[in-house]
Amino acid sequence: MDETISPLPEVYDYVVVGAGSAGCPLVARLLSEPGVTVLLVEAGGSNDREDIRDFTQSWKLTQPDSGVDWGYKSEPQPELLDRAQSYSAGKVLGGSSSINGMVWVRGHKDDFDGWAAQGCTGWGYESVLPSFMTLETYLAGDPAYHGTMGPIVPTAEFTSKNELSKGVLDAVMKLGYPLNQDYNGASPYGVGFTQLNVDVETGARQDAFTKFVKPLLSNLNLTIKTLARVKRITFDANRKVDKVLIDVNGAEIAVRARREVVLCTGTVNTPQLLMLSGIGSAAELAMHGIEHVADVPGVGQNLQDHLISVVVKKLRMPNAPSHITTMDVSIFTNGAPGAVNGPPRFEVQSYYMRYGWSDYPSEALALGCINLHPTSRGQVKLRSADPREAPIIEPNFLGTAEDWATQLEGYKMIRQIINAPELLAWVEDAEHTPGPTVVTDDQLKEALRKYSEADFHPVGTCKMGVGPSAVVDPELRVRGVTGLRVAGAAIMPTIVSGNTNAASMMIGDRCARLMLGKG
Ligand SMILES: Cc1cc2nc3c(=O)[nH]c(=O)nc-3n(C[C@H](O)[C@H](O)[C@H](O)COP(=O)(O)OP(=O)(O)OC[C@H]3O[C@@H](n4cnc5c(N)ncnc54)[C@H](O)[C@@H]3O)c2cc1C
Repeated sequence: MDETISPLPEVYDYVVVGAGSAGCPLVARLLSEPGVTVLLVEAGGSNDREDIRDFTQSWKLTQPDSGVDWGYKSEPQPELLDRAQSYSAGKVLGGSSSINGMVWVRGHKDDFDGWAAQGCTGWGYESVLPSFMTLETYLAGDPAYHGTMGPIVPTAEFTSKNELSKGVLDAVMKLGYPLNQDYNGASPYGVGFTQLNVDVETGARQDAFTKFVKPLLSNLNLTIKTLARVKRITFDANRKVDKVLIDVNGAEIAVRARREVVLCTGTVNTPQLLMLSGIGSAAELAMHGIEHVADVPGVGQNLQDHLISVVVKKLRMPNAPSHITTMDVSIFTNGAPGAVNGPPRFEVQSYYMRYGWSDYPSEALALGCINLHPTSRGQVKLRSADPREAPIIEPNFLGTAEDWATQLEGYKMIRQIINAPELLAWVEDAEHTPGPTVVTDDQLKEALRKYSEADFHPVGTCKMGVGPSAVVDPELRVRGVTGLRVAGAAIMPTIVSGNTNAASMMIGDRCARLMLGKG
């Protein structure tokens, strides 16, 4: 891997920008084609660090001085007491998969069928399932849904082995939620131990770089350039990609792709890079003095994200030191335990909190509820034409009455669960957060404003589709230009029913299949 400013060969078959969740499986599949040359460009550096490998240290990686996080903040959120939200994203080989919580969730079949119904032909569940299956090896599940040869080997081994998580699971089942031993199988509904993409033998994180690209480092057709930030793509008179301009320590390097360039640069950076390259709303680009190459007004629009709201109770006694996970138990539900129509509306995660943070106590149990399908839409806009300046991030959390109602419904549901007599062997009688004096809907809404946070699942700013608001077509080609595609969370037209890493990896794999004509 080249971390210097030594000259690079100028031309490759493919230039892939961003070595994250989507970029890495994409590169691995492109290289399976004999003779194909690939340059992978990454703004961050090596992910060979103890705090990245050891999954119990993942909380450190989003700290301001971690050196592996873009460290973005949203604009103050009016519905959340003007609190700006952390918009962490990995700036390191492996991208956000190197700093994330490693919860392995695909989503619901209907999420993808919904994409297809919106005109994204080739993205229904039947079409994306082969990519999900190639990503992973999961022998404990139904082979109709799981692969047996893929590099990601998810496991519930760590989450199922401690008394607290077993206690929470039992209590939730007694409340009527059915046991689901594999929420990534036929249906996500019910309660189960959380699957983590963590190596069962070593406890090592299974990030996208380590699992998909590292095994290919001896392949002479692969060149990796780290600590190299793409600042702009240029186009020729026919609006075909010409050069990829890369900033390496202040020096500019230009490279070219004989075939295509793919941006796998995440939900915040991809629209920024497109706009800096002249692709976006012509009016917005003009405001920043950027000449437009293609007027694609959808760039940066359609931002969707999950908001998580927590309730907390102190544990009756300190928990066993052997308890090393936080996100132990996951519930996918429509609210009522038995209702299982369509994609689930809520995901509930249980957290064991050994140490307190913010206003929360140590040795506590927290339940967090996510409205899986928010209707609010936000945006990412340019702050300036300087690539080094962070873009403006406006998630617009709780921007619709419907989202308020759903978040409130979910909050009441997790409050019922944490206060259920079935859990009283584990937790104290009195609720810590939001607390027993919070009773009315108005009080609960105040608590939601205070105790809700962005859950690091931004998607949708380079929406795939067929209408005028789409940024890429169903083959992930950027509208209005040729030779350029986008892959990753940014292309999701609507957010999936779960955490977004597995679906981002699937998009990377599927993009490469489409590029190679093997879709
Ligand atoms: C703190 C945190 C916790 C999370 N927890 C979970 C979880 O437990 N489970 C889950 O499923 N999902 C989780 N997610 C979400 C999930 O990790 C992301 O949705 C997913 O990784 C997005 O993949 P991506 O390929 O779109 O982008 P990324 O993986 O972020 O990759 C983008 C890459 O592009 C690089 N890049 C950006 N701009 C440039 C440029 N101009 N030039 C060169 N390189 C560039 C970045 O440095 C990065 O490496 C979490 C995310 C975060 C941040």
